[in-house]
Amino acid sequence: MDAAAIAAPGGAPAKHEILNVKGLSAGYGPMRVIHALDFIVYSGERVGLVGLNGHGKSTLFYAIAGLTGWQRGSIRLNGVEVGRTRSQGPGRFTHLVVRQGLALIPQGDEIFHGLTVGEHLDSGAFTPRAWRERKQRKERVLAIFPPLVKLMDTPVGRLSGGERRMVSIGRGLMAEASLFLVDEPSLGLAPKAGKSVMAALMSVELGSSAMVIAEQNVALLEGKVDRIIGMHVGKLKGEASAALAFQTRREL
Ligand SMILES: Nc1ncnc2c1ncn2[C@@H]1O[C@H](COP(=O)(O)OP(=O)(O)OP(=O)(O)O)[C@@H](O)[C@H]1O
Repeated sequence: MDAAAIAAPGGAPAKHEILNVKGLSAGYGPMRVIHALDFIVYSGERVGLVGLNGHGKSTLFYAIAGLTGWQRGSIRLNGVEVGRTRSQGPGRFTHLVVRQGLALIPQGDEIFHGLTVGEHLDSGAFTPRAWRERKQRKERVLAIFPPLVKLMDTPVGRLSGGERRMVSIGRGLMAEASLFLVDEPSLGLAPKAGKSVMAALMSVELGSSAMVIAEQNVALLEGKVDRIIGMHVGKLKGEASAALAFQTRREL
């Protein structure tokens, strides 16, 4: 692995770049959504990505996963180039990005109503190693989402919205990944369920992996993640705060 490492003080393990995005532009058809964007995420970090509806948070995640209509610029995942210029083929290289360590937990709940909670979690352990370790991985997911313990044999169609969200996030966490991109985990949930899903994400032990959480509501992230980046009209605006969210609203 040739990912750049940063010496940590006091003998703590050095943190290294999990993701290094340089000059990334991406969009759909003639539309450019992401504009020459740079973004670095280090191992062990939980990063919040805030911005209003339609400013390109999901598109950034899709571009990293190779799922946008076109893209150009560099995306290095664990030191390996997974980006470059691509057009007319969303998804054609996504399996390579996933093999390199990406887990994308998309907006909404991509679930099959007839499958049980346990079957969904198993489906997230799709690499041979994750499959071998699926029992321990499931235990870790159930420690993060305890309400799922007694629902393992229940078809997800019978679950509440909050429980379904736990299943879709839990399935993503079953993957053998070093970068977890979580897109608006609280979207569509009642405030209490949204907060508890967010608290669960904060309790995930990242080890040397990293997590980026896209969210419209900066209050759900402030003081809980390692840093917050603002996204505005397809560009990142540096460290963000409630003040930035307010300013972004006024600019619209
Ligand atoms: N598959 C697509 N095809 C064409 N345009 C798209 C597609 N997905 C998103 N867009 C457009 O790209 C722009 C950015 O949308 P995106 O979903 O990335 O924003 P977001 O910040 O994640 O907001 P949201 O909360 O709605 O997900 C919007 O103008 C949107 O309409």
